Amino acid sequence: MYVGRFVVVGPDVGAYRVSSRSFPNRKITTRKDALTVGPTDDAPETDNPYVAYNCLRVVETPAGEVAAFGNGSHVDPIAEKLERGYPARDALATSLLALDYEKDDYDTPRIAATIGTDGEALIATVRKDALVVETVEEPTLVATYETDAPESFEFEAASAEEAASEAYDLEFEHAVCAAGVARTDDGFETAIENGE
Ligand SMILES: NC(=O)c1ncn([C@@H]2O[C@H](COP(=O)(O)O)[C@@H](O)[C@H]2O)c1NC=O
Repeated sequence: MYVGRFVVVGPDVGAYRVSSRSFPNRKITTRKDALTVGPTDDAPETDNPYVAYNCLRVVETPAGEVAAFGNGSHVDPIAEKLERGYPARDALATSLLALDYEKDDYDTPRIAATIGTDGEALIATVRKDALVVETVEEPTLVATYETDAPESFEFEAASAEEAASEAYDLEFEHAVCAAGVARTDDGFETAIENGE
């Protein structure tokens, strides 16, 4: 099954995977305080505005560190609002509503998740027909296609590295790359899986 991009979160570990039929020549790199999805050296040029972006940021907020991740440019305003003290629910809802679903051929939804130092985790999506922001108590997945509402999902990873590789290895078609994040006693750790 092809579900496109997806996030899994809950509640101490999370992952974001890029699956792509149209733009497979991409990888995740670490840039400053963010993990960034971008083209590989051999990728054809594109003017599609939705295929290169910061997919994961860990930010310092008045309530401690929070990790925010998702499938597009909304990750930046979510992170910036968290830094300024917005509750995660409000940072997700306002950023997703402001940018809305992607104006491409598929009306691709924007998806995102946050993990807080206090153990609070949220998952969110904005589609053409809905804005959904939920707190999660167990691993939960939302994808751009097919599973486009948050669903409980079996996800065993206990570290960032395990989360990136488990997400990358899931059976959903056209895996390209994945990022993992986990809350530890020393703050958040992140990991990248770019495949072969
Ligand atoms: N975030 C991404 O990595 C990403 N990759 C592709 N898209 C959008 O989704 C459309 C479909 O892509 P695909 O056929 O690879 O699933 C693309 O034309 C593009 O507008 C993306 N936008 C949202 O998921």
